[in-house]
Amino acid sequence: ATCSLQNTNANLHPLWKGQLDIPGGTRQSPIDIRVRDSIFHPDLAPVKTHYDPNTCLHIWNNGYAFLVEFDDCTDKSVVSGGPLENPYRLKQFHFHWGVNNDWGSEHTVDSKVFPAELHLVHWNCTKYRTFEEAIMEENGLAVIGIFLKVGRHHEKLQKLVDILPSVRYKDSLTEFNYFDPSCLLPSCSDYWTYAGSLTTPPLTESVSWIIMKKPIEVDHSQLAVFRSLLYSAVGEDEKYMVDNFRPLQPLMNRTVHSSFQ
Ligand SMILES: COc1ccc(/C(C)=C/C(=O)O)cc1
Ligand SMILES: [Zn+2]
Repeated sequence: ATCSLQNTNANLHPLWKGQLDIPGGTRQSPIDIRVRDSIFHPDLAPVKTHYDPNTCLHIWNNGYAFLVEFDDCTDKSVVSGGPLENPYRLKQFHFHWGVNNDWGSEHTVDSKVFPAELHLVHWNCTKYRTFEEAIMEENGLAVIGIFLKVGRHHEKLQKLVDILPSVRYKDSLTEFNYFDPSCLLPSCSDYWTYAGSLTTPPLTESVSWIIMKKPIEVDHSQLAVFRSLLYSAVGEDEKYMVDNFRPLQPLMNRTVHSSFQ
């Protein structure tokens, strides 16, 4: 019952109107991170990313967000360390954002919401053969979440912002290469980590979440370009791609661990 109470957000994106509660879901995402309830784990190693900019393939609008996808046939772009028992390959990254700067992130920190959130999605290439298989399995995915706040212009993000008009419509795709997403990581390595799920269907409980404590800064005009994208395809009634975040889910029987005191 609490789960459905959490989801009475009338203007939910139709994508998951039907699948708000996963029957028996016990580790759903996103959550509110209550800092004082998180437990410091001194043996949590730093998260190590190694991304090869040549693995960047293209960017496309899947009708929910824009995805920057990577060649995941080798271990050239991986995340390891932190809570992860082995390396996970980078598959794609995407963002969630609001219609204005007052909201947009999926996770919150002591109920503080950010204007946007970046997700770097990786899959466990040691245990599973493909990304599609991994998303259905426990420990299948590792997603690094990074909060965005409005501030200084983000130089490196601009290359991505400049290409967004070419993926304005659902199902549009454009080549996008030589991009290293480590330029989107905050300089501080502190993070929280917890066991959760995808935040869009199939909402499977396969994600080791790594949420960076510090946000990165982007400027207002860069976020405004995100909001110029459309959920709709060419020829359909234009619906602006905004508020593409899932409502908060109950923590239930979970603990959030922190890499810092
Ligand atoms: C193959 O279908 C997929 C559906 C969703 C996703 C992700 C990565 C969802 C999310 O970011 O919450 C991946 C594959
Ligand atoms: Zn996401």
